[in-house]
Amino acid sequence: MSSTPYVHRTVLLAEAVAALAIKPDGVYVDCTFGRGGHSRLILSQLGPHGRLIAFDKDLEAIAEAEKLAAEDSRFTIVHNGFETLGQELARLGVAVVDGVLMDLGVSSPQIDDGRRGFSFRFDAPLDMRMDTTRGITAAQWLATAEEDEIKEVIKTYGEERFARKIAAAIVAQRELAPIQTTRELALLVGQNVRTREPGQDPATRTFQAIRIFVNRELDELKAVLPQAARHLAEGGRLAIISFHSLEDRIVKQYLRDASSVEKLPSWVMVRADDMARPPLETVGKPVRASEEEVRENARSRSAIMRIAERTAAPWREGDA
Ligand SMILES: C[S@@+](CC[C@H](N)C(=O)[O-])C[C@H]1O[C@@H](n2cnc3c(N)ncnc32)[C@H](O)[C@@H]1O
Repeated sequence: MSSTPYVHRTVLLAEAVAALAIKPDGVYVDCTFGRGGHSRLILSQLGPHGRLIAFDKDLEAIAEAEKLAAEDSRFTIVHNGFETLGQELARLGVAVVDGVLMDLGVSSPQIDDGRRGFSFRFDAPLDMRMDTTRGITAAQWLATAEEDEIKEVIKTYGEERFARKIAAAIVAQRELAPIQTTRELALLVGQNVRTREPGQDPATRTFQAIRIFVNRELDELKAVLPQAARHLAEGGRLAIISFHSLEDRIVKQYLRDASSVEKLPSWVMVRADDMARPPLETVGKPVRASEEEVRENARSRSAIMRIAERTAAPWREGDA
């Protein structure tokens, strides 16, 4: 049961937990608890001495997780951004873990609860923070940011062709009155996006961009990846589910860098064991949702999961 009426349908549930290759006595981290779909399946595969540590920034996710923690002593919830992974593991006295899962982005309850201000489908205060206890809201940012910064955010994180026009309209509008609601922003964007993509609201890209910016989603992803790799035990698994190309590009590039040997000019003769060994090895091909899952849960259509395993190479400062 959830603390709100909104439900999250877990994406790639069996696939992600299988990717972690759970050892009954292992220690695992779920960086994105949400409503606990992945966490519950991990706990069901752990024995009495296993342990699961989960993170979330969202107070409703935390309330749900606290109920689970009260019932199951193997489970610990941390109300913090996952970019604090290393620091939180140190606080909990955990040096190495056997697997780390990330199911990125927003949960369905965050989008479906109109009051959170994530969606142009509802009229609500323009908030968009996953963590409503800190940071600035989308409305506060739009009220003060330079036009150029607004344009860059919408262009980069929304891949929106009309970013310049939208940013200019936002700045012109706020001279008259601050933009305070999702509806006000959606209307303004709609008036400034000329070509419409079939089946997509003209505000989709701008809302995605502002959400990514307000929650520092890509910066936090870049910050957590090396911490996760560093804390994995030999043979430990990393499984990351992304929902858009900007996230997946960061994950793909990180895994490529962390799993390739140092490049030496081809004429240099070296013994294999002289070569610097990479800390990670990718496992299999990227995993996508089955047709059946996509039919039942449209959100899974864009999901892509990448998996990696920690090698026996000792972690060296400067490793990816
Ligand atoms: C897609 S949902 C996860 C759903 C979960 N796997 C489930 O099955 O219920 C993503 C969750 O991660 C949280 N989240 C996103 N970025 C985060 C970050 N940097 N640190 C902590 N939590 C984050 C969001 O608040 C949201 O609850």
